[in-house]
Amino acid sequence: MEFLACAIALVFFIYVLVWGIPGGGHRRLNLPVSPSGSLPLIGHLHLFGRKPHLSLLALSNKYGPIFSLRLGMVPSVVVASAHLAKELFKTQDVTFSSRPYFMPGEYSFYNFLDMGFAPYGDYWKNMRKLCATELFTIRRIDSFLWVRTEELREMLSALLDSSLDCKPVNMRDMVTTCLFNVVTRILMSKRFYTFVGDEATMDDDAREFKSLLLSITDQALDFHISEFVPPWLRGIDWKIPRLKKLQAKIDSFLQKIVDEHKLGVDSGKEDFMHIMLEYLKDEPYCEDSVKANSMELISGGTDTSAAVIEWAILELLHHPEMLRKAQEEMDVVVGNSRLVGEADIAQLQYMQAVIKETFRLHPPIPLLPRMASHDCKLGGFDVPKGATTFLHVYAIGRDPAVWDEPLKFMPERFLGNSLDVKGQDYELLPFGSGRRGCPGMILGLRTVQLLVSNLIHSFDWSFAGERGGEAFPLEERDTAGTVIWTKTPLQVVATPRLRKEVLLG
Ligand code: HEM
Repeated sequence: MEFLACAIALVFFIYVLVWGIPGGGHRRLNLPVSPSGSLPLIGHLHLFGRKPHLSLLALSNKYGPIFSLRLGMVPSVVVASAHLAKELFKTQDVTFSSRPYFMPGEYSFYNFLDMGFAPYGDYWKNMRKLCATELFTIRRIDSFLWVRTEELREMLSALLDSSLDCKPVNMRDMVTTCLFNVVTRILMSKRFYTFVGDEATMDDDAREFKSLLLSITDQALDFHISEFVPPWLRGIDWKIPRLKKLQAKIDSFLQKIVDEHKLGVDSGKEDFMHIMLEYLKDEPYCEDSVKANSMELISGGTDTSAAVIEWAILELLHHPEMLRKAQEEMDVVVGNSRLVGEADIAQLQYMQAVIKETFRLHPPIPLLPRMASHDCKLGGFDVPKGATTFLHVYAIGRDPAVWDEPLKFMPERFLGNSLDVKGQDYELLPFGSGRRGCPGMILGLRTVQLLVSNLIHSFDWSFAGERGGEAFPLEERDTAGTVIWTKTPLQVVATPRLRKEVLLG
């Protein structure tokens, strides 16, 4: 505590010495309006609360679609309109193609070798080329259809087991297990979870890996003072040693898997790790890059998809007439003698509308952080070099100027028009857009569509517990600005709609 007080006092002293009195900078710039209440040293950080996207939504309702904040010592701009999103991601895409400093990027992700927080430059461009030409091509994604189908069947079989004695199922655990297996099999030909009956189990090695990944995520979500001070002051962050220790543990785990791949264990399997090792083999950063991006692909490919699937099922349970409509569509298009396949999705217009509507109201990542690489203008205002820009995807999805009855779950709004989530329609950006948009979008979307449609085609659902729907309100869990989960994991009871032989294949 004493150390913390000294550190803060020291930072403040240096800040005043170098930057002058807080709030006194950038006087000549035409910055967007700034909310009152900026405090010395921490600026507007205290306004963030436990759900930063909601605090910033409230501020944008008050101050308009663009406003500036000071986060610690970092100037920041929040953008919350489709019109400005287009300017940010299309007209000025290159200017805003870097990310703000993210401390775990330095200490957990091999000094910014992960794609997500790598600065815009040659390294990042090389990695995105690898994604576009090797990892996320349609051919490659198609080639892993068998993995998605196998894992789907495993999950449906576990759900069938639970349904036999009406046992409640934790939907979040079930879906996360399935997605984790899909991603780790595609990435490194490893299957960490096995279902025994309706329970997911894992061996000790797998348990250690999962708990290390969770610790990394927890650390990433934590507050890091180094993200709110000038670069030369970052060393004061007292969390650095803890992150370094954690990183050493996860490194030895990942290195083992990399070594196995290099020795040709599992050879013949064209998983992402093999492809990355081959593509980067002449680069000095090859193995570190493979390890950093493996961690990122696992977390990027699991939680985002799991969160949106859970929200979709929760919304449908709150709107049973919509659940029935989606099931009827599947009965007509697919029938009841087989599962829904990826090839059916194009014909399932209502189901697609349900998923788009879920992405609109519950985008898994509500705030997209970018950084201005030079002084520029946005919406006619000045944005200084180095300023963090947050695109408020969540606020845009609920903007009454764009959407009729924005808070109502209405999949019908997507029927009969071409509005989509793929980054071309700036009012709906769950995957971001532009150079820095999500490279895993097609894989993520296909997996979400496959899982949601099969969950509702294969089973009828009801809330577990005597209080029915009351027990699971449409509320969000506290978040540090990353993935938005439902407040409590959804507990449901499944009743099969399809015959056992169809579900088990
Ligand atoms: C429903 C599923 C998913 C959602 C909603 C989602 C959403 C996003 C968003 C919003 C971004 C930031 C985009 C921006 O700044 O414009 C992003 C970046 C990223 N996503 Fe996804 N994602 C999903 C699935 C996946 C999957 C399956 C993978 C890979 C296995 C993946 C890998 C990544 C990576 C590596 C980045 C960083 C890209 C960069 O900064 O260059 N995502 N994702």
